[in-house]
Amino acid sequence: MSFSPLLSRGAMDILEELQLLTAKTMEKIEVSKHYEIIRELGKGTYGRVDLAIHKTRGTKMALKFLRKKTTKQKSFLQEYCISRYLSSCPYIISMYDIAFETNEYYVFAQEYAVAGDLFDIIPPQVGLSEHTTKRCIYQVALALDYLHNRKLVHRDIKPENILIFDKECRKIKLSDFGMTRIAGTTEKRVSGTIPYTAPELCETSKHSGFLVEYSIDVWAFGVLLFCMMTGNFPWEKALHLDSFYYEFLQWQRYKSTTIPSQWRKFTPHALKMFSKLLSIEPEKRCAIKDVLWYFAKTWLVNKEEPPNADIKTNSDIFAHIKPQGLSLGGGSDNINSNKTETSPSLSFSSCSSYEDVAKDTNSNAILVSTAIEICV
Ligand SMILES: Nc1ncnc2c1ncn2[C@@H]1O[C@H](COP(=O)(O)OP(=O)(O)OP(=O)(O)O)[C@@H](O)[C@H]1O
Repeated sequence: MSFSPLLSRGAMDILEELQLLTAKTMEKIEVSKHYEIIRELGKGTYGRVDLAIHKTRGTKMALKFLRKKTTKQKSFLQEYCISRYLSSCPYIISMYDIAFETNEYYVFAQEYAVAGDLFDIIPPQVGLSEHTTKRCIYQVALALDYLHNRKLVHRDIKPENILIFDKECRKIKLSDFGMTRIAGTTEKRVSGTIPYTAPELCETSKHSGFLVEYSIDVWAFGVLLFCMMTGNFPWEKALHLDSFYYEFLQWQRYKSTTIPSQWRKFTPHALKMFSKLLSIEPEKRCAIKDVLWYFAKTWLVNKEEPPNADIKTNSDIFAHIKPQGLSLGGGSDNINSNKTETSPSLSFSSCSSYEDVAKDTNSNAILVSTAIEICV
């Protein structure tokens, strides 16, 4: 199990040591003897996450179960150890020193995010207010900068992997380091294409190799920002055959002077920021920390925000439409016919400034989620 020399020697040693130690000390246990399972928190491609209470300590925690049938022990150890290595960052999910196996699963324990994930609170086709978006995305930027400074690339930035502790996003944490790899290494492309996938990866055929670069996260961060502020994906896939992407491409390459309709709600400052994050050429994309400069600027042309009462808060209404992978709400056939010129704007009225995110770490917010369907 060796890490690339690109990772600093100290960090490499820590990660290798952690993996070896975990592999040696990992016990086989019966979950029901030690934990009371309260409910399922979420499902992913390779397993599920449950809310559990440790029977003797009484601690509430999120247990991530990875199916042995589809997850190699090496991958499990890598995800667990990278998560632990990063978890001292306040914007990254904290970890318990707990990893074990059952007959069917590899399991590790992490801090429980009481309000779920970001996907559930983005109102579909509306988006979050500029204030809430800034407060949230600021913390995501700091988490990614922390990762990138340690020569790691997350590779799976999307709202489902941003865990929230209150619906106003005063406290959020980045999670799911299952795809995280060291910058500069070569990986085989195995995952499918989702709206957050950078164009250079969309063009890479499955199972062929590609270089793991920070610019992959920067692109996904730009798409995430668009989704948060509009409640829509900018495109289904960053490929020429996708008309929304093609329109964006023509505009960015100065072949068309018309701003595509879904980008018209943004100010020139915000558009400048987007063109740096979503630069078609990966080498021209900015570093994550470069977006911090734009936080003092206004991002939305029309900042008028209707009252809180308009927000749908009954997660049951839309709970069934949350995608497991990621797909567009209307299905790919009618994407192009569903183009909206303008979207109504909703926001939370009680948001404080994003600058005070770090102060508010003790939120006991009640879980009220607004499940959404993001579609173009
Ligand atoms: N610590 C946590 N607290 C609360 N909810 C969580 C926690 N961890 C995960 N979840 C929920 O479970 C979902 C799936 O978790 P996670 O992304 O870690 O699984 P995954 O198998 O890696 O998913 P994917 O295949 O999409 O990458 C999350 O989107 C979130 O809704």
